[in-house]
Amino acid sequence: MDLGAIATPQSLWLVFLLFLIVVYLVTLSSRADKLYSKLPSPPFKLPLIGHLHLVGSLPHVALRDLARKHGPDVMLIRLGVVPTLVVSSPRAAKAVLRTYDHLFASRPHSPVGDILFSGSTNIAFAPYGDYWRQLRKIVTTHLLSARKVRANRAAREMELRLVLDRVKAATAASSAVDVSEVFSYFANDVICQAVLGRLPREAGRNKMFRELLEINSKLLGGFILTDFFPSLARLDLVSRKAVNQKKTWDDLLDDLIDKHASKMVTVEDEQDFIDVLLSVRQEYGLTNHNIKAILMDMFEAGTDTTYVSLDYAMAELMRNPRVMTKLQAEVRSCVTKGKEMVTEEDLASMSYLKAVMKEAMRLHPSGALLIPHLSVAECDVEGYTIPSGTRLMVNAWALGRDPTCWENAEEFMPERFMEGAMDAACDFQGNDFRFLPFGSGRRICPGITFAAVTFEIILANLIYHFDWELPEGSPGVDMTEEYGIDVHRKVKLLLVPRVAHDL
Ligand code: HEM
Repeated sequence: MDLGAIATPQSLWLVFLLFLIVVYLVTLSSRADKLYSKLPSPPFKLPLIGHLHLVGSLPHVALRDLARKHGPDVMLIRLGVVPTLVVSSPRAAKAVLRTYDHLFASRPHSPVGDILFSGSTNIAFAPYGDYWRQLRKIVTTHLLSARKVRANRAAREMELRLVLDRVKAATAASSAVDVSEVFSYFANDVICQAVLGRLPREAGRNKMFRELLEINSKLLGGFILTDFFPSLARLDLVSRKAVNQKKTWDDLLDDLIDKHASKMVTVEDEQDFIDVLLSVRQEYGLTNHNIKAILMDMFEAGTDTTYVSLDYAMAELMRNPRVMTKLQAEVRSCVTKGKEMVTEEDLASMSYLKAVMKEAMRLHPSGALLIPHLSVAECDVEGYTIPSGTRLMVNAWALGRDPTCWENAEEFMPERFMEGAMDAACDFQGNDFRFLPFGSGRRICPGITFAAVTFEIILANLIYHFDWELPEGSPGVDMTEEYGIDVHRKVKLLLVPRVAHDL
């Protein structure tokens, strides 16, 4: 081969340019490493796995304990090859989610998320930028707006009647009800109604979505190895399972989109999410892949989070009979005697119910570490320079239980959120950095209104119609936690309902 022919001035320039890029990248990474080395960090970092071995089966608890010792505000841990900033104090949370929200609003790359959500084209995993902004706009203005949530009311009431019938049947037989399952099915069925309105139960779809979500949770839940060792993604069994799972989602959603497209509903308040997305697809330039990714997000982000919050609330009510009695008294006094069920108008006057919801989410935020964020530029947090490209975890669970921020932090005391109390002004909107069950800033959950009404309406009705007891011989409510796609109670909540007679 004639090398002289290859070594043209252009190719020499190209080699020189490549050399400069390599030098630039090496300098950049060594600068980042220098900055990381200045951050407080736990000892016992191992080659390759970093601090992964310290994270254990309940990462939110382990990270809180590590932070107390090694970095109460900010701490750097290495998860495999990924440097991760852990934020555990309200001040540091404010810095990353408000002061530098624009710099921390991206998401780290998730190989499994890429497969399931067509290259992370869903809202929750999309990197910060124009595409994500468009999706957020679609979701907040067309799918999850207060008006759209109100328009879904009849569907929620229909699902609620089915739940009440099921529980009433159990009272007749004096048998225990799996309340965890009741909440889980209700959360799923309410989303099904919102997404596919006129077709939810046809062909057992509710059940199919439930099963698909269960598999999704296994694929996306916990600390996923390929997130921390991206080079394993090609060899990884989970990724291969994700490919099959994606095909099942695609078949189901493609069929639903086709069915909707062949018979479009144009009356705004009657449109389900698929109708809405089809009606705005041209305006926003959405492909079928984009539509499917958004729909999957609604299921993924809206189902288990709601169910887990309800399950914890009911578990806490059973452990705290004083609170249960007080809540029951409020709910029963706000509803006209003899009414078939608590309706959404009744909820407005139930301030203790709202306080119970907040208190349940303070102690048990289902997204204990939020969804990981990613920084897109260098910035200073708590006196440390954080390099661009740093993964961020905010320990919302630790913030909610910080004894320096909350009176009797470990106690279930909804009164703290009632008018006149110290924390009465606390809301879900991410303005109080001790209390972030829905996150804060640009990436705050867009489903708060949807979640709150779903939570309140079923809890109010279950408390209104029934008195609840633990099954005979039960040792009490087991609060053992499990970490997955969210933090949930490990053991199903079995309770015996009795019809309340004084209504
Ligand atoms: C009690 C129920 C819920 C809780 C506790 C909850 C909590 C959260 C949290 C902690 C985040 C991440 C915030 C961050 O990254 O900083 C999030 C994001 C999100 N949630 Fe929720 N959520 C709930 C219900 C819902 C519902 C019902 C929907 C929709 C139907 C929904 C849709 C989303 C979406 C799309 C995102 C991603 C936002 C983005 O990345 O821009 N959530 N949620």
